[in-house]
Amino acid sequence: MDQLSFIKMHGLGNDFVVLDGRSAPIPLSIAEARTLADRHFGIGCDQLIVMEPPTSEGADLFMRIRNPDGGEAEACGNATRCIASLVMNETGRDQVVIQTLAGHLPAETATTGEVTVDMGPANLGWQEIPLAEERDTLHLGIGAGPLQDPVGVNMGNPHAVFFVEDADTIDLATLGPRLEHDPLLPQRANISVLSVTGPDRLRQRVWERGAGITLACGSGACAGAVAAARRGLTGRRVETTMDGGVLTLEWREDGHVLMTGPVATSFRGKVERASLS
Ligand SMILES: N[C@H](CCC[C@H](N)C(=O)O)C(=O)O
Repeated sequence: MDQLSFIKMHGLGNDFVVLDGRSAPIPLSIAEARTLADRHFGIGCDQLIVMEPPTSEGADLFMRIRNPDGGEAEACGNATRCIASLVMNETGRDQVVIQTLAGHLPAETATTGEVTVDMGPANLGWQEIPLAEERDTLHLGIGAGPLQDPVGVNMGNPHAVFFVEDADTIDLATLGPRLEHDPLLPQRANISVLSVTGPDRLRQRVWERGAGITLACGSGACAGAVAAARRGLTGRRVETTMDGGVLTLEWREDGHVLMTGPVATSFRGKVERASLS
């Protein structure tokens, strides 16, 4: 019987089922991918990650990212840390390069033992977010209830960042999906609510595109750090507390965003391929 080996990993509770398709491709239908990610009928995860051979020089592997709704994502910060850590453990190197649709993302072991990833440049043009029409990306002008007038940032994937007094009081389960599907956002977006809790300290919760509320969102934390700095609310280096823990972000002068945080492997297993369809 055809079995699929998998590794369950997470970054601050943002969890992943990781498949290794580097030596032999793992063709998965959208339905199979959705079943694997389903927390009732499958293994369950926020994103399904498939490791594939790199498609360009200089990368250790290509990381394919699928949300539980079956949609493919261009970036996943927490998974990039997890996969970088996996490759570092395999190779004994403390620097690797993970390729995603967002580009080549260098990663290295931080002094804290955590992993630092260069998530690439924050893209700030209205067509890069992307938006359905020209807008000032610092003030998108959309909203629902207490969430109004976000900042748009693209980290390879689209983000709309809303600033509020207290992120913990927001009904994100209701407002998140409404805003994810706002007509201004043709590729939808990850929806963040952010509060400034101290000098260069942020509290952030995220309704993820195609996934819902997660315990942490790495690319969302990058987008939040850029949005806060652009609005003059913080400097370019912040600590962001998400439900699952703390990420450190730095929006470098060259436009790239560095994200540092922990990685964990939960368990390894096998699943009967036939049971997925
Ligand atoms: N839901 C996201 C992908 C996963 C992002 C998140 N898990 C992260 O750590 O960046 C999207 O569709 O763009």
